[in-house]
Amino acid sequence: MEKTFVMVKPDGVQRNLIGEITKRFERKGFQLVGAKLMVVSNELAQTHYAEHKEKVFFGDLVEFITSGPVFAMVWAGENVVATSRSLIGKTNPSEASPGTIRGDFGVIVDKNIIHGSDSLESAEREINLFFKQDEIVSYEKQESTWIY
Ligand SMILES: Nc1ncnc2c1ncn2[C@@H]1O[C@H](COP(=O)(O)OP(=O)(O)OP(=O)(O)O)[C@@H](O)[C@H]1O
Repeated sequence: MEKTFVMVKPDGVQRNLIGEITKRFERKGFQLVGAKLMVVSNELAQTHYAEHKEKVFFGDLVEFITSGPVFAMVWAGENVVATSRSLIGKTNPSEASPGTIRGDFGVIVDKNIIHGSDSLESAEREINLFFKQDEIVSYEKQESTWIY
């Protein structure tokens, strides 16, 4: 089953949005297979955001993501990578549609509440960066009995 990495950023945790966000993914029909509250180290932040190393906002981005606890999750389901990005909405909350997480709860781009992997390759890379293999559960034996 396809998996993706989703993270409630420090602003989302501080604003008590963990329940609201997990509810939206559950209601959609995706399965939570890994989750933890954690503080991102400077090293992990630099690795996670390596593609933005040359950007002017890189320093602020690393400082922000390490500034407080994040809620890291792995969600599983059909087409979960692309559909999660739809649930999350555009990067800049001012452009994100109402009904999306960023559209409903965000205002500015540097505090946009949540991260979701943007491709299958990023999802695999990010899951492995944030989670050990034994922190992800498998529901494979039960899958045939699931109701969608
Ligand atoms: N112009 C900007 N100024 C400040 N921060 C920015 C800017 N553009 C992007 N960011 C921050 O960098 C993050 C990564 O940017 P990216 O273009 O990868 O967007 P994204 O894939 O939608 O976001 P994320 O990777 O957090 O899910 C954004 O979520 C945002 O927090």
